[in-house]
Amino acid sequence: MAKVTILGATGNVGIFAAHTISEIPYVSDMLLVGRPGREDFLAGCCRDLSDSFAARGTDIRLSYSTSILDAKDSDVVICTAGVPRRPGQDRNDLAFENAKIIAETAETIGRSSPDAILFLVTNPVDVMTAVALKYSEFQPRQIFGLGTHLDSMRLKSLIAHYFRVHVSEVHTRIIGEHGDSMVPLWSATTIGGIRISNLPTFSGLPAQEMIETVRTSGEAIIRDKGSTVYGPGEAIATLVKTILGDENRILTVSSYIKSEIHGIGDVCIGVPARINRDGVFPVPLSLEENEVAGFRESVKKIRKVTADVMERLEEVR
Ligand SMILES: NC(=O)C1=CN([C@@H]2O[C@H](COP(=O)(O)OP(=O)(O)OC[C@H]3O[C@@H](n4cnc5c(N)ncnc54)[C@H](O)[C@@H]3O)[C@@H](O)[C@H]2O)C=CC1
Ligand SMILES: O=C([O-])CC(=O)C(=O)O
Repeated sequence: MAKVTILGATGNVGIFAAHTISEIPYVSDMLLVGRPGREDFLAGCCRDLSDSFAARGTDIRLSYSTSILDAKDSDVVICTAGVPRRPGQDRNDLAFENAKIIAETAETIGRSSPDAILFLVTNPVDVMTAVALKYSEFQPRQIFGLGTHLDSMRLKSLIAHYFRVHVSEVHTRIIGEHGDSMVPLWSATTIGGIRISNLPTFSGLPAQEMIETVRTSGEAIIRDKGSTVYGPGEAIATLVKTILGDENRILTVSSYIKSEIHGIGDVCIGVPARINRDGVFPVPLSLEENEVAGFRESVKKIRKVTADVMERLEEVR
């Protein structure tokens, strides 16, 4: 059985993730961490969630704290702490402000919970994954970000709708930045196990339109309802279940790559990775030429934002 801690639990994504994670059978303890001053809100969240556990028949020890140190002995620590973007902002606009939060958080988790797996949700998530890796001093396998998993799910849903098939029949991946430079892997997209390009209807597929919809999905939801919650919350639970269940699923998350993809590496970015109780292991793979070119561009962009943020962090710390 496992202890899961959620940092930023008073936020929209954090508290919904608490609910989705509570459905995972391996979770025995859940800790909600918020900032000092938010004790009443956290206590209220615990009472409300406990009622939902009672109604569902879930048996989890639930507690809250305003100290990250209480995350000790966690198997998985999920970080949703940080500012979200407002309409009109790019995720990268949040980079420095959130990097300061993540650097401090990762340092504390690195010291107090050395065996945990640290799962970043805070945006820009690829950059935050790199910051967390540096400041926690964890091994790369212990750190990952939500990356392009949610983008891949968004594309999967659009493809299933287009071909009028059940969503479980579609396998697809988007790699690269969780942001504008994301790269769809049509070469790795199958429907019912058949490569999508081998289907006669493929030629009519509005591929560009679909990718544009995925690219702008977060922005559109934020414009309409203030924040994205249900997609990320469910995606977070899938990943936590994959770890705790030692499932060895291959999901597309932000992870440190050495040179696994066409020799490209030394960056944290969305790639397919095998995920189990020991952590996250990027899968070496070869791509089509246009996909490699897109991935290189995405890596270049993330490297630049990451380097700028790291430099600014050095100046203030
Ligand atoms: N990677 C992904 O696919 C997704 C990432 N996100 C990101 O997750 C983060 C949280 O989003 P929401 O829950 O919608 O935001 P929110 O504003 O509802 O919650 C933010 C949480 O962070 C905490 N926080 C803010 N500043 C802090 C600080 N200085 N120190 C410690 N904690 C602090 C708040 O107390 C709150 O608990 C954002 O960065 C957002 O962009 C959100 C959805 C999907
Ligand atoms: O768009 C945002 O800022 C939140 C997010 O990352 C997403 O839902 O993809």
